Amino acid sequence: MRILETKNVTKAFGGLVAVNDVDFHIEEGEIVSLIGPNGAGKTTFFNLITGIYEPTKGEIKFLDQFLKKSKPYEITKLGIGRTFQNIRLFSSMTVLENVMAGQYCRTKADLFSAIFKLPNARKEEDRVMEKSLEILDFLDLKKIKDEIAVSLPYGYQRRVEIARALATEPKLLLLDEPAAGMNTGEKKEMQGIIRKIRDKGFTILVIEHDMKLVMGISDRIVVLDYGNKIAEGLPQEIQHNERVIEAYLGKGGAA
Ligand SMILES: Nc1ncnc2c1ncn2[C@@H]1O[C@H](COP(=O)(O)OP(=O)(O)OP(=O)(O)O)[C@@H](O)[C@H]1O
Repeated sequence: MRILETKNVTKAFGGLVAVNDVDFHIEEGEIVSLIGPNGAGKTTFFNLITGIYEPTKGEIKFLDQFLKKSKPYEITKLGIGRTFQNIRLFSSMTVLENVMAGQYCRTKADLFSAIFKLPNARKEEDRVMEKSLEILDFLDLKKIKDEIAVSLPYGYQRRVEIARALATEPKLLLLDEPAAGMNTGEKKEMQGIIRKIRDKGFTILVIEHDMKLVMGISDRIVVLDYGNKIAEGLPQEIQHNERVIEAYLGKGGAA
């Protein structure tokens, strides 16, 4: 089943076209990586999918719904969860509270019931806690559930952010540079985590610069350069694609 599809999606910032006429799709259960040199338009593409930006042109279809003028919180509720390139955890909250915050978009109790802790709200609070603990256990974070999230080492913070995104119960999970700033061992661990999440039935779109990680996890790779989609294919096809190699080498990077 096709989870997400974009047609001719374009985003211009004044005269700069950050994303240009991009056709893209992801099927249920896939891990797709979105790669490209710095400034290629990858994060802008995520921001279009998650309603942070509205496309200048083109359309985005999530399941059977066109995302037109949808707000980020509405898109989270529809089933797209994400992490950010620069980690954005709630600074005064524990690991558990951060993850519980992700679950609240799935709760039904009204503010009155929540404030006065009426039985329906209390029941829901218990359910939120239980579900959050389950996610922490799944990502091996339960033992640090009471730590203040932002005081943790970087690798753990990234994992907590993923846990919070999973708590929104996404049908599509977007990970923006999940291994940025990590050492080789942590990157390997992250590779295992991403695979484990997919094996649980999630569909994942990843932006990542680390080619070893990209090659190790992706079913398919889509490449952007100056906002244009320049290639799409299996990891081994992309690795040998001349346009891709040129895009990276031309900018001093390495494919
Ligand atoms: N809000 C904005 N206003 C103006 N220009 C922007 C804005 N956001 C992004 N851009 C520009 O759009 C282009 C694409 O940026 P984007 O951050 O999407 O690239 P990227 O592929 O994610 O890069 P990186 O790998 O370095 O994170 C860049 O030239 C960037 O400077």
